[in-house]
Amino acid sequence: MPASGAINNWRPALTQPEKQNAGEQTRRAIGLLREASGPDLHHLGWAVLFLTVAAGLEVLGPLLGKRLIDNHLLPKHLDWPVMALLLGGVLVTGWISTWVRYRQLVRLSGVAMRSVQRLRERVYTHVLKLPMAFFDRAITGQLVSRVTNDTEAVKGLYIQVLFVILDSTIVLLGTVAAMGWLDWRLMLIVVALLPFVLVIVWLYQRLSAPAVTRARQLRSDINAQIAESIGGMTVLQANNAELRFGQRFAATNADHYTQRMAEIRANAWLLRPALDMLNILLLASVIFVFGQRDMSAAEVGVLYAFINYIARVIEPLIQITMQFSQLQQSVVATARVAVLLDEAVAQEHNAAGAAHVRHAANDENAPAADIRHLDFEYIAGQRVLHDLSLQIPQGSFFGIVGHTGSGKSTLLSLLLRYYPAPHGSIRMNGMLLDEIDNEQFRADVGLVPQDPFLLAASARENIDMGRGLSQQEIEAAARAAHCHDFIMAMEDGYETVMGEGGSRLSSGQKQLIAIARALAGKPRILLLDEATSRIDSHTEQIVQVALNELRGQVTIIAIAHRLSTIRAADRIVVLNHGRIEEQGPHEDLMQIENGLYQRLYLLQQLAA
Ligand SMILES: Nc1ncnc2c1ncn2[C@@H]1O[C@H](COP(=O)(O)OP(=O)(O)OP(=O)(O)O)[C@@H](O)[C@H]1O
Repeated sequence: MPASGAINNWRPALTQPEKQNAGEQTRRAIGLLREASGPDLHHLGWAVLFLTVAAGLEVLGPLLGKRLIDNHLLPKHLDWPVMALLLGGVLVTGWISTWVRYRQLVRLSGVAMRSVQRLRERVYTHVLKLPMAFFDRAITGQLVSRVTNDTEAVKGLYIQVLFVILDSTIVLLGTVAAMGWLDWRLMLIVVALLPFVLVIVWLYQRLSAPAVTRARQLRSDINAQIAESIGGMTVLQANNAELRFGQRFAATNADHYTQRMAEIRANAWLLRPALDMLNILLLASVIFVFGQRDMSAAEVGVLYAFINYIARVIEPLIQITMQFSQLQQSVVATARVAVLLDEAVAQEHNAAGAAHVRHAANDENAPAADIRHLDFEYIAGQRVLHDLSLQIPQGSFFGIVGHTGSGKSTLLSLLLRYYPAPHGSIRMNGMLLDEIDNEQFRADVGLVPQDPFLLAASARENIDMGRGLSQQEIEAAARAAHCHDFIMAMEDGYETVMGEGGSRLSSGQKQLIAIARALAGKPRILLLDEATSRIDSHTEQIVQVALNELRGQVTIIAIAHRLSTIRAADRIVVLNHGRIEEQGPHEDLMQIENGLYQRLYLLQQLAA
């Protein structure tokens, strides 16, 4: 366990995939590709088979052409039916070869799309399970980029690697074999020049790889900046920051352009011209060798076939090499997806020894929450909670107050298991937090966050949250949260759509829906995280009434800036720099002369 439960060494690997070396990236990308294409692997076998057939047909064309020249055209042996057959053969083999190849492209595209679909689902489900600590540092736009763009890059890997490279390799091998069969000496000359392609590719890779990696990183940054700006548009405009954000965006965009151009330049200045030169060199060599020979009529057909084959050797090589830039991008992107998938999910709390768990969790006599000697730090050496001990009896109402940064939300996060178990212990209903299985924990603990997150769905769906609750259960929760009446007053009652982020509702109404949502799960412990900080006094009173009505039935732990919300609590815990400074009912705390609570309370009274 890390010292004091610190998560200091933790950094989201999300930001680090470029630190992997190319070999590691390729290995991870291929592994992921294999996993994602699992159920479709048999298609690959068929694709290889059909591509081989297509390559065979393609190689056959020049052989038929050679026969036409050697046996009929040069000796002027004009046997029209046979000549028509040979000529037709040249055309038909070319046509069938293209058609078979196209069918394989469609087949592999299907495999690619299904793999992207599977992978995207997997990545999204994985992200949903990541621990809160991950989201402290993750950048939303980057994360969205992983789930959308980077998974899409897997498609590139299929189309580039499995189609173009596979297809081109098969054609290349078939062509070399056909050349060898026609004239093995000439074939050796051609093959001897081919390693130059590898040198050219190697040089190209060296030149373009940094630009490829950087361009992808920058594209992700562009997404992140856009997502951040849209998310924080009100703040951005209120602070007149449009110009600065615009400039920052323009700089990233320009950097992206520069990197992309560097990549394209390497392509334009090195790759393509060098390969074209090689093509010319090969043709010249073959023609030169023929020039040295005593050309018999039979040699003309071979020359025809060789000129045809050279194009077929060079073109697949060009194709293979031209795909490298896309391939590099796809490998980097897929490796980034793999890195995200490697990110450890939040600890699964399964019902190991379920009977024991349920027994203990039903221990009515145990405190609802029993916190002992709790220390916590997010960053090593910067302790946020110090030796905190607190017992919260079943059915009680506890308020937690303290100045900004005193550790209230941190305590709540630990009660919610957002961070790994720190030093000290937290028990809920008699069970150590880690020992409570997920289902039990979610059923036992309800949360009303400070900023209620509402779906762009109906009021009913927002309360239900996919739990499949009955209308009666939903209405009961809404009545307990005092939001039934205003929901019924809307045009479609519980079916009224709330708009994105609950845009149709006031802050107070959103908060009441959030309370109804938490209550609908019939929790034993209800956690409220500054649930009244953004609502008016009237709605606050409604919340107070709702909390009062829940007294005794549910244990309430409420963090509140507004002390009026928790004034009636059985006990108020006052935090100061991560330590419990005072605790007791409101009246007792008000008796402590110059006490922290008294000062906070009087200050608020004054402000009011
Ligand atoms: N995710 C985090 N990573 C690092 N430090 C954090 C993180 N969250 C909070 N802190 C630090 O922990 C301390 C306690 O923060 P916390 O949010 O618990 O305070 P709080 O009492 O809830 O404050 P507020 O009333 O403003 O919400 C602060 O110093 C804060 O800077």
